[in-house]
Amino acid sequence: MSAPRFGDYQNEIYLHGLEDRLPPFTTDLTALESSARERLEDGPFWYVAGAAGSGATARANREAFDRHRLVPRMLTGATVRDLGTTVLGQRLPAPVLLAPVGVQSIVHPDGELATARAAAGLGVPMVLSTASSHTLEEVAEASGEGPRWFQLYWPNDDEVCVSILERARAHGYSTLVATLDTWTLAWRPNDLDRSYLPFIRGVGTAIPFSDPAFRAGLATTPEEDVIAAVLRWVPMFTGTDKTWDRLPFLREHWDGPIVLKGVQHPDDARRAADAGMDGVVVSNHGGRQVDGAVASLDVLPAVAAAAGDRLEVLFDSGVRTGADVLKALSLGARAVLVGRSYAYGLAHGGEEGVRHVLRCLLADLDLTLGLSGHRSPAELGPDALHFG
Ligand SMILES: Cc1cc2nc3c(=O)[nH]c(=O)nc-3n(C[C@H](O)[C@H](O)[C@H](O)COP(=O)(O)O)c2cc1C
Ligand SMILES: O=C(O)C(=O)c1ccccc1
Repeated sequence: MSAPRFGDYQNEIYLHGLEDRLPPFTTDLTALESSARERLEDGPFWYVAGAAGSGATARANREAFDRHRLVPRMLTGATVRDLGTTVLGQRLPAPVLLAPVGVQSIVHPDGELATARAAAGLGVPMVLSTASSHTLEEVAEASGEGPRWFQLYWPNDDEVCVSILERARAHGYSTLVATLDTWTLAWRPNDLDRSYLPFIRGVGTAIPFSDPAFRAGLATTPEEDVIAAVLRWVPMFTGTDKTWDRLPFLREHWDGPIVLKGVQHPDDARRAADAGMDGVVVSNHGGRQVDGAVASLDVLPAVAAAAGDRLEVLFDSGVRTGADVLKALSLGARAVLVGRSYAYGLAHGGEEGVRHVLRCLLADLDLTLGLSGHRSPAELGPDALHFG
């Protein structure tokens, strides 16, 4: 088994102290948000940090993590660890992926290109959003040999949908993540109070605007008339009206694994399996869609039980620390996605900022896994947690 590679970031940081060097910004993964607050304008900050309605579900996501506690085991030989895992047949260096986060250029001009470079350098998969500020071809180039997945906001124009899927496959995106929970944006007071929606300003539209099938349906090019192009794209993307009987369409037009994101009910997991899907992301979109929805962590065990060995179960919403990753894995997730955390890293310092956040999270995960007495993610189960 390999050495605890990710945990070495701790030593690196301490050794920098000998040269009076400090980490680029905080290593406290729960303090990134307040630190980003000082760097971003109100609009972009609240767009990222904000949630639906009163924020009850965003808070519930965190409270659920706080309610669960690890029970460390001693003398297990966990000084040597391997965080590696297999997700949908792909070997990953750690059970962590970068969640799709749209319009990343609003927090840093390099946007998704910086994220792609940082992720690729660590071998961590990036899930590129349909609402990217850069084209999927540009992001593929920035990601190089790095693993990349593609998140679909399912356009209600089949030709545009197929064209985008074909481009993604042709550019090395291995896995499709179809997001089901955001067929329209929720009531988001943080954004409404500021009339702030980057999308309608023509940011986050690089993928449709560079798409031949989308452009063919426009009277003027997006370069000539950005408003007209946005007005065509927004209803196409927000007007999606899909039901379970449409899933064969995705299956037909994507020959890699397909994961449904936003599943919270065990019956929906069963339906996903029945429809021939390969996995689900248990997620409430970081509390950005249904305010009052149950914490994502609290539905994970039931969804994992319903999935059985028919579906790979991934998880997101509220993951901030290494311990959070351990808890989600112990409750049935194969891997987790992180959203806001790396977006704050991007806001702090582009590629270097994302790399710092990822290295902090992976080091924290590695150290907490070992100190809890486990050598690999595969060893985690309900036993690792305290109940009652
Ligand atoms: C600023 C922002 C933009 C997002 N954009 C997308 C998106 O384009 N597609 C998508 O499926 N999910 C999107 N999400 C949701 C994330 O993929 C993920 O579900 C969520 O951020 C996880 O919660 P966390 O932020 O607490 O880690 C977005 C989240 C944020 C914070
Ligand atoms: O803001 C979001 O949560 C989101 O998913 C999204 C939707 C449209 C464009 C960009 C991001």
